[in-house]
Amino acid sequence: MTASPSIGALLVNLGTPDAPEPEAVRRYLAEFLSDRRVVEIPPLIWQPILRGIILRTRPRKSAHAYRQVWTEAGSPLAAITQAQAVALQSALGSSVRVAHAMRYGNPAIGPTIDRLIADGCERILVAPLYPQYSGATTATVVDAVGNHLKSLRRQPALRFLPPYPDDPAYIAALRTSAEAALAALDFRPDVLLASFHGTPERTRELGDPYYEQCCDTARHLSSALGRPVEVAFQSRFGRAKWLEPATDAVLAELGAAGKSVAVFAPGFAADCLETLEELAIRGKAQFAEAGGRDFAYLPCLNADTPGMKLIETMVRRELAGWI
Ligand SMILES: C=CC1=C(C)c2cc3[nH]c(cc4nc(cc5[nH]c(cc1n2)c(C)c5CCC(=O)O)C(CCC(=O)O)=C4C)c(C)c3C=C
Ligand SMILES: [Fe+2]
Ligand SMILES: [Fe+2]
Repeated sequence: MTASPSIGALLVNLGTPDAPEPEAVRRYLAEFLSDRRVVEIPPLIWQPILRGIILRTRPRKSAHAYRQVWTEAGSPLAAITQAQAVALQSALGSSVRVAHAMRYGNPAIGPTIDRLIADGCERILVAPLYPQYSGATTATVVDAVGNHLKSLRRQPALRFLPPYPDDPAYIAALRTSAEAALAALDFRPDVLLASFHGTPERTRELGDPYYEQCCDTARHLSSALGRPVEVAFQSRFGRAKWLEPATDAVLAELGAAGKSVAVFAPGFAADCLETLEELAIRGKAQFAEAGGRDFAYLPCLNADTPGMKLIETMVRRELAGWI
């Protein structure tokens, strides 16, 4: 019998509904949009808007969008994150127990940490799979882990994977993946468009480094690819001003100008609703409606070879001294 490993590695992504149905989407959005790091409006003002308007209208619309990308293995984000954990486990072997969790929805962070501890893990590396730091993503993972550890009498030792916007291993993975996808196209795109998830402009003004880190990633990738990479921000939510330029507006402009485009989403470790529906389906339609012809969506790193090499490299680096 082999002893259980005392080291755990926990991959974390944002989360997704359990089913592409309004009720499941409602549960997921209620948890996600009640996080004060995600919506920074005082709860006394925000909760009535969330409960009275958003959770009555958005779940049906979002469920429709989720249905267009749902797979036999479930939500793409859930299926890909699980595949990343399985691939990492086989790369690291039995010295590390690998698990995955979602910040919102299932599998939740707390019970997954409990399971790692029950399996003998006394040291856990938590890896939020967000290349660029934002309070709305990276920090909420740390909050959730900390909140769960508050309930434990005997806590494991913890490490966190830092954000990796300009990590040479990340840039190399993006380059390899983009070059392979571009080589398979039957046209040479005039424009490479890196679309990052947006955040309210105010979070940048308050000191969130997300915007600068997105631009930094694009700059490094541009020099690795030897050609310009344009930056845009997608998924605007609510009425406040968000980071600009907006991806949908840029795609419409490019379509109207007769440019061909390859759009990709380097800020997402896994394809999800925001990439597969918002970019590959809706973005393509917006581009075509504006008069554009040649459009390609290039997939995220996912559990493919360059993406897994990146995750393994970063996880091994952070585990140094533990394994
Ligand atoms: C205030 C609203 C939102 C902020 C701020 C925000 C930041 C943010 N989100 C991601 C990554 C993902 N977001 C996803 C879905 C999603 N995001 C919001 C809102 C905000 N995101 C909503 C309402 C939704 C749900 C879908 C919808 O109803 O439109 C996802 C995909 C989830 C999936 O199930 O596939 C990801 C991933 C980042 C990286 C980020 C800030 C940097
Ligand atoms: Fe989001
Ligand atoms: Fe979206």
